[in-house]
Amino acid sequence: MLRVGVVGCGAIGKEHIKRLNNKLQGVTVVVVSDVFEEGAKTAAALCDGKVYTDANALINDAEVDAIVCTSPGFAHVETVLAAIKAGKPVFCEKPLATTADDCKKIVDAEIASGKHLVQVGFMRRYDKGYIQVKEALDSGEFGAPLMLHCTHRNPEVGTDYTTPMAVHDTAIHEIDCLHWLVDDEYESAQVIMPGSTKYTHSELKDPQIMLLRTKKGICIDVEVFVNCKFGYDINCEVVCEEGVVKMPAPATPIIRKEGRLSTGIETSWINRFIDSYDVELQDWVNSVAKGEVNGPTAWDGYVAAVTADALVRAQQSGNIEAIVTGECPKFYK
Ligand SMILES: NC(=O)c1ccc[n+]([C@@H]2O[C@H](COP(=O)([O-])OP(=O)(O)OC[C@H]3O[C@@H](n4cnc5c(N)ncnc54)[C@H](O)[C@@H]3O)[C@@H](O)[C@H]2O)c1
Ligand SMILES: O[C@H]1[C@H](O)[C@@H](O)[C@H](O)[C@@H](O)[C@H]1O
Repeated sequence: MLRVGVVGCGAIGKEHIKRLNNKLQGVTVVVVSDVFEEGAKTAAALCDGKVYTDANALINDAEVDAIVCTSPGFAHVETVLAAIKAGKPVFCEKPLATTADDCKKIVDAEIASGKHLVQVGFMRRYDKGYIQVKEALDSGEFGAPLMLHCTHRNPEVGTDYTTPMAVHDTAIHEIDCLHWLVDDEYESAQVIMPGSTKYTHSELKDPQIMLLRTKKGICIDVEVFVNCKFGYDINCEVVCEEGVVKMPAPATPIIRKEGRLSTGIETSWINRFIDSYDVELQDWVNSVAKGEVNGPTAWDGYVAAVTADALVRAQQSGNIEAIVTGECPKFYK
């Protein structure tokens, strides 16, 4: 039985504690920590776990075999580096860190440790819809992918959410999964800002159109609209030489009522990707037992952060910005 300590007991921390303890096999949460003690206590009640306010105490607790890091992005680097230092596997929610420099520190520390310890929570690689699109593209039946049209819409975000967060908190999911989907690397980034919705504030331009070009010349557009009001709406359509492959949305009943034909749209990430989180974390638990990392690595987290940095520069400059990640180290191949 893998004994896990969870650092950060907010929205997704509590969701992961419940799935690790009640749904998944071969794992139990024994300790939780949060800088906010009351939050940690509430989460501990979900798993009958021990409580810390100091993440380092949790990481170095002899009863903890592995760590799940679900604190805010800015706090990830410290926890992940401490877990590597303790020689313990760590599943870190996205983003791995909020800057490429911090991600590089993690990559360097993991390589120096000689052990594969870090997995990043890019759960879309485990999503049934994205996997179906990938299988279709990999079959070769549709020819080469030429363009991707994507949307990432949230119903609303908090008032502390700012323009760069549209990249490193939200579009980071597309940044990771789209180049994986088409098996290519990014070359450049650009951001176009339409007029903003009345539902935003002075520190957040919303919506934004993010453009990515890959080394093979595939052009990707991602509409990020985090106060769209109507739902949690994730779409991805790949235009190929010989057809178009569109990701299916999870099915909901089709209703005929009062002269209207309608179907539901998810309103929260919790439900939209609920199965992906289950599959992702079960795969992590299984691979940790074998001393492996099966899912997205620290290098994937670093590549995403370099791309995110280029998009943030593009938000500010209005120009096309280069994306340069360098060669993937042998350790991750
Ligand atoms: N994969 C996904 O779809 C997905 C969905 C939601 C959130 N996330 C990611 O999960 C992380 C947490 O997001 P959330 O929505 O649960 O945030 P949240 O604000 O609800 O929770 C964060 C918690 O961490 C605590 N905290 C802050 N600093 C800490 C520190 N240094 N050590 C320990 N705890 C600390 C806060 O008190 C809070 O309880 C973020 O990185 C976010 O991007 C991923
Ligand atoms: O924009 C949100 C994304 O749609 C979710 O999937 C989470 O990653 C959340 O943290 C982001 O704020």
